[in-house]
Amino acid sequence: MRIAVAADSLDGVAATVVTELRERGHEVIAHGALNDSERDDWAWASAAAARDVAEGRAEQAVVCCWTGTGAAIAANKVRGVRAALCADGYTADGARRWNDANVLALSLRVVSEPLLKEILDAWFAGTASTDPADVANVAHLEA
Ligand SMILES: O=C(CO)[C@H](O)[C@H](O)COP(=O)(O)O
Repeated sequence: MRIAVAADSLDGVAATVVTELRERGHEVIAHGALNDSERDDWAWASAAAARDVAEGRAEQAVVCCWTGTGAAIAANKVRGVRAALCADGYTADGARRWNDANVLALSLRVVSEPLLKEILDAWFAGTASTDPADVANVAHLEA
């Protein structure tokens, strides 16, 4: 899968997210602090990754900032993006299963390497629900 990855710094697991995704066979499009030729503020970097998803250059994205909150908010400003801030595997599984989330937001402060692996395992194992109540999710709010 092609996955856009954004971070506003190289703190914590920022670089490990890229390594881990590549080791899992994904192609990474790097943004923000992970790309020397780009701005590294969280709103800009996260929105760039989210636009990759919305415009079809990537299937999913992982967006990171110190708390993960700003990255999630910025990504969710992009139409068609459903970004979920996940701090454990259970939340990541639910985000895919019940929310059909297409952007994973992470806190560089909270997420350790073992936790990152747990979150990614759950994120990629999770398939979106086919229950109509779940499928409808937030689409009607975008009108
Ligand atoms: O968590 C964040 C936003 O939600 C940022 O990473 C945090 O605010 C630091 O940003 P800056 O380096 O621009 O002050």
